[in-house]
Amino acid sequence: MNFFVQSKFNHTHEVVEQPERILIVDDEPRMRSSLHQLLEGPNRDIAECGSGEDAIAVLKNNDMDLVLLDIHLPGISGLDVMEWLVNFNATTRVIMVSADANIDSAIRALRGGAVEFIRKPYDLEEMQQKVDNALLRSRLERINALMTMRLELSERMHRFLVESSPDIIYTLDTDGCFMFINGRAESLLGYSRDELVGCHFTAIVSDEDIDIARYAFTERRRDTRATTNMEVRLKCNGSHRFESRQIVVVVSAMGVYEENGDGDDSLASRFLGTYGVARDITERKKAEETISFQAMHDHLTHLPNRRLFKDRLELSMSQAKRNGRLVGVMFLDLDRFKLVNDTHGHAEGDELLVNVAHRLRNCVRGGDTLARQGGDEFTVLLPDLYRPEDAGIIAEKVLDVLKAPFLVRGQEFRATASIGIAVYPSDGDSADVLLKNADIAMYKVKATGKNNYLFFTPEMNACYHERISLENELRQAISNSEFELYYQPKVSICGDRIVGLEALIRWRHPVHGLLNPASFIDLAEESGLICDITDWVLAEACSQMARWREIGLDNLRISVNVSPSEFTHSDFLERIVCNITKFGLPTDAVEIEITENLLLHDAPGIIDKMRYLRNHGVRISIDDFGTRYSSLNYLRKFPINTIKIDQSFVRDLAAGTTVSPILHAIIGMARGFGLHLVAEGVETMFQLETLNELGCDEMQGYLFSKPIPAAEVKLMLMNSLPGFSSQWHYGTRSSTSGMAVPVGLPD
Ligand SMILES: Nc1nc2c(ncn2[C@@H]2O[C@@H]3COP(=O)(O)O[C@H]4[C@@H](O)[C@H](n5cnc6c(=O)[nH]c(N)nc65)O[C@@H]4COP(=O)(O)O[C@H]3[C@H]2O)c(=O)[nH]1
Repeated sequence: MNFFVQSKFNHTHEVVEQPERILIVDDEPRMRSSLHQLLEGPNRDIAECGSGEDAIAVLKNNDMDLVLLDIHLPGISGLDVMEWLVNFNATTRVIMVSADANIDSAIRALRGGAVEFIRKPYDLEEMQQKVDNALLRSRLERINALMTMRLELSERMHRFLVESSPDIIYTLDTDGCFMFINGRAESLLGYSRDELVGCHFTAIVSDEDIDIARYAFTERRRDTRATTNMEVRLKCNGSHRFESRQIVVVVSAMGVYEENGDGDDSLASRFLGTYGVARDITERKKAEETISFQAMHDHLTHLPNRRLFKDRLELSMSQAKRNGRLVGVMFLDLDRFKLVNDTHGHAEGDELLVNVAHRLRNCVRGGDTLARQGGDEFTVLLPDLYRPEDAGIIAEKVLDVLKAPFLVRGQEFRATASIGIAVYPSDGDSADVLLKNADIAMYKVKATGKNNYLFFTPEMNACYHERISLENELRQAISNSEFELYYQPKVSICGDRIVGLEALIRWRHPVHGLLNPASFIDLAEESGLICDITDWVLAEACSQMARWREIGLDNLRISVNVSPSEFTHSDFLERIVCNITKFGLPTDAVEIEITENLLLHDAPGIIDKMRYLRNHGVRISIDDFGTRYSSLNYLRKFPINTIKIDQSFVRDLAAGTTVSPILHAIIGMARGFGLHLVAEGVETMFQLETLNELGCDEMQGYLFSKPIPAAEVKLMLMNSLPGFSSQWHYGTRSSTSGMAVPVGLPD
């Protein structure tokens, strides 16, 4: 836009007040001065010149309103000057003055563009009158030109504003057809203006929103309520760029009414159409949707989160209340997931969770809600149950669907889950209570072997609270010196002597008495207290060993159980080696026992850590071998010294039964890889003999001794040295202290 022009037209009054500029062109100085005198007046500038050339020179540089031009001039004539003026300065008016009596010159002058022709000698009054008229017309023309320019500019400016608007601007006629729409419609929707003008608005409003739009466009409201705002989706042109897209716009619609001259704008005045603006809010909508999705969903699995789950649960409960139905709430926690996270890292853990979520999703129906509560905890909402047992069927389905291994980054992972179920209304009438009770039932599953499901019962409350207080007490147990170590001998049948001892922790609980590890090790692992416990066990076992060695009991190994999660702690290896050396023990006198779990996931770094221990002389034994997914691969890859045959295989050895092929295989594998073999849980002579025949020499079990306190170990070791076999009468020896339990007799 030309702002110079704009500022000029904004000041029309200046044009009106400008002095009137007159140029007198005559070769007779007398004539010029008499005209000058005659025309002089306020707000008038009068210039003179005596030739056509001078006149053009003046006119080139000055804007004149009127030229009084003599036809006959020396050099170029008055008519030539006028021709020049017509070509180059059309706005300047000319009054031709001539002494020529010939009518032709008057005609030529008027045809050439003069506004008047005055013959010399002129009548003074007539001259003044004609000059005044010419000047008035000139001024009016200038004002008119300026007004026109102003209008044009104003229109151009409005067109510019409308067309460069980021919003769609439109008008509809009384039938709802587009009368005008700006160019933004084309860039947003892909329709040309011509396509839309004349079209009904329903052609571009999405089918779902037509009712909203129709209502807004047919409403007839005035004054402050004249504008209606609505949010609708508009259909884009189906051409390539806009294919099947919709945009969301917020549209203002204002009814336009004929103005009554009397200022009465009552509803009776005629409706002319609708004017409005539509703003594209698609991106904002998307952002809002993303934000609200994020607020209600878990970012990792994209499942509903705790908040959305609770909302839906509350809604389902109120619906169930009305129609007398049941609502099931399932609380699901992955078993030992912490181990995956700890041994492999969070990236693998996260990927496993995503895969688990994916499988769980396939177990639930459309109306059910599967949510992630956080960590490895999921919840399922079953909003419309006929019978509580139906929730059990789904729980079984969940357990079943998790059975197949998960493939995460090329490695196989196993995941099982513990599931607690609470049912509305019997197990609670608020979302919080139902969730809590489902959680309590889940804890009960954890405490009774995992990988299962249970319905909540009120009795479980006690167990749950017990567990919570147990965890608190466990935290105090080390500082209160409530832990003790018991030792169970490992016997070499051929060597006829005790070759090692397994350190087994006990908790002398101030209220519950002596607790076995089964009642607190899992809890210690889950709460992270296991680190401190292992440190204490290692230090205690090593210092005890050192004391025994001082009294000559030095041909022994001590085994300590280590939780697989310990391997994730960077200083764990140093702590082991440090404890052993601190008490002056040879490192090969210590064996650490770890369960197969550690090897299962083949976590990076585990082999290096095991090698580190081996390089320092520490022995490594795989506990409960054969119970999981024992594979030849582990034995080949991991630097293991010993495998311990799990008790379950030993228990199966009974007179009249055949030896399990798995047991054969385990013993064969150990032999093949040159590994040391220990059988645990040996209780009968039959088991001893069979294992011995199969080639297993080292054994541990109640047949020889139950785990016993250190003081009793000392006695037992003293008694068994030398000539161990002569004193060991399996199955007949009576027990004074829990040692060498006779077969078939009570402990
Ligand atoms: N029925 C039967 N059982 C026998 C027989 N011989 C030994 N046992 C029992 O079998 C378990 C053998 O230990 P484990 O497999 O390492 O299994 C251990 C081990 O995994 C864990 N544990 C024990 N002490 C510690 C510890 O200091 N740290 C860690 N992380 N875990 C420990 O707790 C588990 C259970 O320990 P305990 O209750 O002491 O139970 C011991 C032992 O008392 C037998 O002939 N018959």
